[in-house]
This record gives sequence, structure tokens and C-alpha cells, in this order.
Amino acid sequence: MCASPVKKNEPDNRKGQAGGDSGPASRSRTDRRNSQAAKPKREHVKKSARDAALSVLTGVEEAGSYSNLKLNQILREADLPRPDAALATEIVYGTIQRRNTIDYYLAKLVTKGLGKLQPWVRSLLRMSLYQLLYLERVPDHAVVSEAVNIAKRRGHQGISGMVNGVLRSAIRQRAELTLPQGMTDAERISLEHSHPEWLVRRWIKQYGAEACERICKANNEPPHVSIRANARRQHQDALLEQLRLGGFDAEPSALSPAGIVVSSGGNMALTPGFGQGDYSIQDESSMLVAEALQPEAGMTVLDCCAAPGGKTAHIAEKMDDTGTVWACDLHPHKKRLIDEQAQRLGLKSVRTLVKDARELAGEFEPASFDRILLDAPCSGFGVIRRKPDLKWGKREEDIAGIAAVQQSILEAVHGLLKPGGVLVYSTCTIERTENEDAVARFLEAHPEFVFDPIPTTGWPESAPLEQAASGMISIMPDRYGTDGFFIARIRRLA
Ligand SMILES: C[S@@+](CC[C@H](N)C(=O)[O-])C[C@H]1O[C@@H](n2cnc3c(N)ncnc32)[C@H](O)[C@@H]1O
Repeated sequence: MCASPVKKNEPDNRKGQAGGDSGPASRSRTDRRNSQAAKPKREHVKKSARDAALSVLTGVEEAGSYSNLKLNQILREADLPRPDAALATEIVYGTIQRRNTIDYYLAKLVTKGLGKLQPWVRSLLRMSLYQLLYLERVPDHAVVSEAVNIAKRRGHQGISGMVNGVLRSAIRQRAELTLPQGMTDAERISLEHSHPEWLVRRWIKQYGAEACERICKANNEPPHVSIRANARRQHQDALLEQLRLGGFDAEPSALSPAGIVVSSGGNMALTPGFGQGDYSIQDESSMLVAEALQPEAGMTVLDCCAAPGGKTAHIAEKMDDTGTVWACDLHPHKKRLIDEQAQRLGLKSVRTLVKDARELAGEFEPASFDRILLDAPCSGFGVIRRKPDLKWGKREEDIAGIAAVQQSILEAVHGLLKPGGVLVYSTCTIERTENEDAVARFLEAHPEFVFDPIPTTGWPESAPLEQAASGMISIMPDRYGTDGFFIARIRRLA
């Protein structure tokens, strides 16, 4: 089938777009939301970019809202011009990303203490300091005057005076805003790269201080945008050619054989080609999952935790839309996302199901599936670049609970695999408890399962081929500039 050309859209591809995994819109999705939003509220709302950013940040702090959902809602209501929406997005994600460092400096500047401020005032100071310290293109005077105006509109005169004073002091003392000497590695990395100290300590233990610092640094970088051709519509090379002709900067991925990295040229979710299913937007590391599963035409495949359906679609495409891919998810609203995805890509072999994966054994006969994918719910610490609130929202105690759910899903579904069949277990985290340890625990309890080499025919030379040969790949966020990811391929002995 011949695909129609991909047309160039307006810029701002700088920040990554949504990957295949469940969850937040990434920075560049704002373009889409904004351009597609219904427009009637403009005359009522009239927010500036910074007003909008403040509403999101306050909502996140006060009500525990997810930043991406709140951002989408506020941008829809405010109907900002595209550059303003991009600025609001940058401020929201940047402020959340750098929270530790910003709070450290603010603690020196706010005499009564940050904790005593109303949440909106704290958020206003945080986002203003973020702009002063990290956004070089924004002039200082614009940051201060906007913040003071917002404070006047929302609070009393004392607050606007305090905001003015704190920000002017920050500008005056900018050269002295430095981190203290003599900290431990964990304290320093946590403060310098803004990650919770407990998480930094865990990563130092698991990977060493140097690697931990690289990971934290990478987590503050803007994500890549990568896409994968719908193999049933066109070959990757043809899509690459079309993209270049359309004015996009596009290169083959150094990690995934199916991946194309698009570094500039427009929002990939806005092209006609995306709408008509020529390709999917998916992180390069996430694309390796279907490669590891290697489904074949006509097979019966179970995708246990499938929404929003990025990997389900990849599997169905690899099977040339023959056989059946059962795509299960716990949440009815997420099942709809999988259905929409399959429809957009023209995939008929995908069947969706709302179910707790721990109960799937009651749904199908034992040994029903040639392939099973468990892309497990996880702590998500591989995707902090895209979802910075993750690092502040999770507690160390949560990890054991998440690992227990992963283990119970593995236990529940393994009997559904045919003897000789392949099960792929994957997560978008770099937390060993949820990855290597989870698989080791499972294999120990089930000697009828063994590691199986991940087939790498056609993979780029720079891909982790050695790891793949061992049946297990762990991708760190600093290695390829992708999400952090874990993939294990195990086979049920015949
Ligand atoms: C990592 S995401 C899956 C991403 C998906 N494989 C993709 O590529 O688009 C994990 C999914 O598991 C779902 N989930 C969480 N707990 C579950 C459970 N007990 N049973 C089934 N699905 C579950 C979540 O709703 C979420 O959509």
C-alpha cells in the first residue's frame, strides 16, 4: 500500500512526543492539543503562558494532579498561541524537573521558609527561579514583572512585594547561588541534578556513583522523538525518504532496527501521515520489545498489559495482521486507546479485553498462546525525562509493592504459554528489583522456563547485541538518549 507523503508542520520537535507507553503527554504534545482544541473559551479565560504554567504547577502540588493531564486541560481552556503554549510547557516540566535545586536556592532567599508559603506562591517562586536560572532566552525583567503581576492579581500587596524582593535578590546574588562543598556523592548528585536522595542512593548502590550521575543528568535532557513505520503500509527507508523530502531532519535509530529519530521539522502527531496510520510514535528502546518477542504470521499472542497499545500494534504489524493479538488492560478507558490505535493503523488482528492480568488464567485455556508479552506496570524510572513528576511522586517503599504485582502477573500468566513458546517480560524502569531480580525469582521457581537469546538480525551494529545474546537487555537512559528500558526473553521448554 502506498502511503501519502508526510507533510511538514510547524516547528517544535525539540521535546519528545508521547512514546508508546501509557501516560503523560510530553512537551511537544501541547502543539497538538492546542491546535485541535475547541476555541470558545478564549474570551473568558485569557491566561498568559506563565498564568497557565502556574495553574498547572499549583494543581500538581495542591491536588496531586498529573502534570501532563493538568497541562493539557489548562492549555485547552486557555487556548494560547502556539509559542506561549510551548513556553508554558517548558516552564511546567522544567520547574518540576529541577525542583530540588530550585528549592535549595529558594530556601536561602525566602526568609520565612518555603514551607510556610501558600502553594501557589511557592509554585510562582519556583517557576520564576527556574526561568532565571535555566532559560537563557527569557530576559530577567520579563520574569520578574510577570511574576509580580500574577502575584498582584492572585494575592494581596504583601505577597507581590515579597515575590518582587525574592526574585530581585536572586538576580543580584545569582553568582553566589552555588551548591555547598563537602557533600556525599548522594547528596551532591541529588541536589545538582534534582533527584530524590533515596533514589540516588539506590542507583549508586546498583550502578556506582559515576553511572548514577550520568543517568540523573540524562533524565534532565529533552527526550528524542522517534517513530516507527507501519510495516504493512511502507518500508522504513521509504518513510525516511519521505520525511526528508518533507523537511524533517530524520535519521535511522542507532538502537532499534525499526526506529527513525526525528530531530526537527514539526510535531509528528500532527502530520496527515500519522492520522492515516503510516507510522507510530514510540521510543526506540520500547520498539525493541516486539523485536525480542519475534511473533510470526498466524500466531496467537497475548499482550497482558497493553494500553495504550504501542507494542500491541508493533506485534500485529510484525505478524502482517494475521493471527490474533489479545490486548488486555486493567482499565476500560485505556482499552479504548488500544482500539483507537488499532483502528488508526488499520489492524484487524487486535482483540481487546478489560481484565486484571492476574485473572487472565481464568479467561483462556492453559497453553493457548505462542507468545506472551508482559510489559509490566512499573515504577517508570526509565522515563523520567518525559514524566519528571514520577521521581517526586514515588516513595522507596512503593518499589516492593510494584515488584509484587509484577511477580503475581508473571505467576498468573505463565501457564498460558504453549510449551516451546516465548514470553517477553519488559519494563520502562532501571530498577533492578523490578527487572533482573524479578526474572531471576521467576526462573528459580519455574525451571521449565529458561533464558532465550534475543534474535538480532537486522539490528544496528551499535545496538546492545551482546546483551541480547544473553536473553536480557538493560538500556540506561544515558546510553542512547532513549528511555531506560528492560527486556528479558524466556522460553518455556518443549
Ligand atoms: C507499561 S504500561 C503498558 C504500555 C503498553 N504495553 C504499550 O506499549 O503501549 C502498563 C499498563 O499496564 C496496565 N495495568 C496495570 N496493572 C494492571 C493489571 N493488574 N492488569 C492489567 N493491566 C494492568 C496499566 O493500565 C498500563 O496501561
